[in-house]
Amino acid sequence: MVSLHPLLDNGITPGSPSFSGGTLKCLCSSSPVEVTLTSNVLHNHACGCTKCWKPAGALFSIVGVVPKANLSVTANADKLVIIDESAAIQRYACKECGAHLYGRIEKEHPFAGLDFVHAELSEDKGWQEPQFAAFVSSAIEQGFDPEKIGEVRGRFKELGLETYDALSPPLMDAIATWTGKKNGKLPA
Ligand SMILES: N[C@@H](CCC(=O)N[C@@H](CS)C(=O)NCC(=O)O)C(=O)O
Ligand SMILES: [Zn+2]
Ligand SMILES: [Zn+2]
Repeated sequence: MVSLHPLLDNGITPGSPSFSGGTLKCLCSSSPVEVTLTSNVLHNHACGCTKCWKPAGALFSIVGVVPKANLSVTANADKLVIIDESAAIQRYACKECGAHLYGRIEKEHPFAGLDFVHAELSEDKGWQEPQFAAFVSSAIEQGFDPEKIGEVRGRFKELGLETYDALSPPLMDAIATWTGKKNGKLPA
């Protein structure tokens, strides 16, 4: 069976609707970078793109968002570096272990104001479970055999997750609505 991510491979554990945040830590055994979130993640999903952080051996990232006001770096911020200044999402990674602690959008963008985080970096329990799989075809760009991408889609279906090659339709609709308003085609 094709392996996607440790949080998916053995079945998905549902999150808790009353969960209200926790602490993320990078993988360093000493002086880990720590990020504190004061809310649960939203739109948590699997992402197959080449840019999102994945644990060793995983084909997909698990990534969700929180309003940026709900995120603060609470320890060892000096270890964080932006991995690609030219990307829309500025991903802050630990320069020692490579884990991405959060991604922030500084430019004008439909998702500006939301930070991208990997709840698996937390030992706390209750984080929203993954809701869908995004950028599935992009796994091929990472080197995954294109002949076997059907198995990946099938495995997500088995787990109850829809697969898309961009974001989910509601998120794509939100992006298009933002763009339509910006270009004057929709009422502001
Ligand atoms: N096929 C590309 C897709 C990259 C992509 O568009 N990723 C999405 C999902 S994370 C995105 O919104 N990226 C914005 C960014 O990385 O700044 C890849 O795999 O690198
Ligand atoms: Zn680290
Ligand atoms: Zn991604």
